Amino acid sequence: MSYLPRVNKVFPAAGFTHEEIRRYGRHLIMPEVTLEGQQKLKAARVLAVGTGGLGSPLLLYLAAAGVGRLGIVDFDTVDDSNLQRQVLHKTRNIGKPKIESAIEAIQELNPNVEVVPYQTALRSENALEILQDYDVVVDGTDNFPTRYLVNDACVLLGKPNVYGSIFRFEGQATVFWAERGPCYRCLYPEPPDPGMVPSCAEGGVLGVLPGLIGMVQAIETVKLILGLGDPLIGRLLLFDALGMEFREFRLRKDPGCPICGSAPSIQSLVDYEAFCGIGTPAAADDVPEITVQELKRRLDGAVEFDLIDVREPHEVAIAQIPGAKVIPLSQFHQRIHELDSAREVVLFCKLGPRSAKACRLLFDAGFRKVQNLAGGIEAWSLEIDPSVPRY
Ligand SMILES: Nc1ncnc2c1ncn2[C@@H]1O[C@H](COP(=O)(O)OP(=O)(O)OP(=O)(O)O)[C@@H](O)[C@H]1O
Ligand SMILES: [Zn+2]
Repeated sequence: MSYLPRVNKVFPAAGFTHEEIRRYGRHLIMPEVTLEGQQKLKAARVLAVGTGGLGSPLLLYLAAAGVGRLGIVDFDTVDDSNLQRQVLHKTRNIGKPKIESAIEAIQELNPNVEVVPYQTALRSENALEILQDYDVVVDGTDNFPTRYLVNDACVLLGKPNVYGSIFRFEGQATVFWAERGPCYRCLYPEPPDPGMVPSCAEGGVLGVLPGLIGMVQAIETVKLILGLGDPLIGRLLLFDALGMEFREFRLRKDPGCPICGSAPSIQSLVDYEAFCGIGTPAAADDVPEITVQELKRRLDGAVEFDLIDVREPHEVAIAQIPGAKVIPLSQFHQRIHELDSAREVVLFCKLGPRSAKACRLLFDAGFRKVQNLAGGIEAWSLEIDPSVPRY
């Protein structure tokens, strides 16, 4: 038996070419798999949302294992900073859509797999239509609106959602499946405040880490298809790479969960950006911003102001904007007295969220003429001075 009702209906045991029998031989000889299990894999339809750090190992291993149909959703293009961990994508594909690059890698590895590409962002408008054709959905994305969207769509359609997330040296994985256990909203009823959780682009991530978490997701997916072992339903696996420790938390289904509880208040997909407070006036207007073009004009002009770089010294060593004074965010409280509240202050970091925090600290300390550089030193490099390295 598989854990997936549709896969159980498949009637098996033949239909493999000699090439496939040789390819999957190490599966076929395992009594827990056999020809019948391999047929279940071939009949299975798995959707990977995101072809980045988690999606890369996931898709490579699911393709190698012989999952018959892989749906892949991503809107992005391959960036050179992706290659440190997104092993699906190759140097020659920098600048190309990730979907194209993913198809190429999957087909090269296993031409027996049918790849269904969706070169789009998964949104409330298309999620149900895309997800409904799949037996298992795997969330390999990196943002809260998409995580809630994937969760809600899976709950509404009764599908398992194989979840993973990573940051710096730590990762998490579980299987959300409302019919058999908790969902993402049972664990995290409310999204965090925008800007309070740093992204991997700001905080970094050990390149090997998504390899491990994406592979946990791949193993859970294969177990669900084959109906083997104990799925991670109701269990959150936490991995700490530095301590090389795995821990596990029991997760309970929340009877009051707004989507999978006994009296659900959510019965269709909502506006997830608004739910997560992204793009709302409150988040955008929080601190006044200056564009990199305006900053350039100011630096070339006569009016004096203070330009403050709040990045840490190891980042300043990589790239600088000339004329900036460095006060790392980690020392900001103690060193605020080095700044003059009578002068105009422009702050920047790598992308903007940390300098926005520093702006708020200055406002709290009574400063009034404070601005945050939109897009940080990354935007400066892209739009003003390409000789400044991006990292
Ligand atoms: N709503 C969405 N629909 C489709 N793909 C998505 C959605 N949200 C995120 N993704 C994709 O999920 C992947 C997440 O992967 P990951 O965090 O490893 O990469 P990244 O976003 O390229 O990294 P970084 O933010 O550090 O540049 C990305 O390829 C991203 O484009
Ligand atoms: Zn729930």
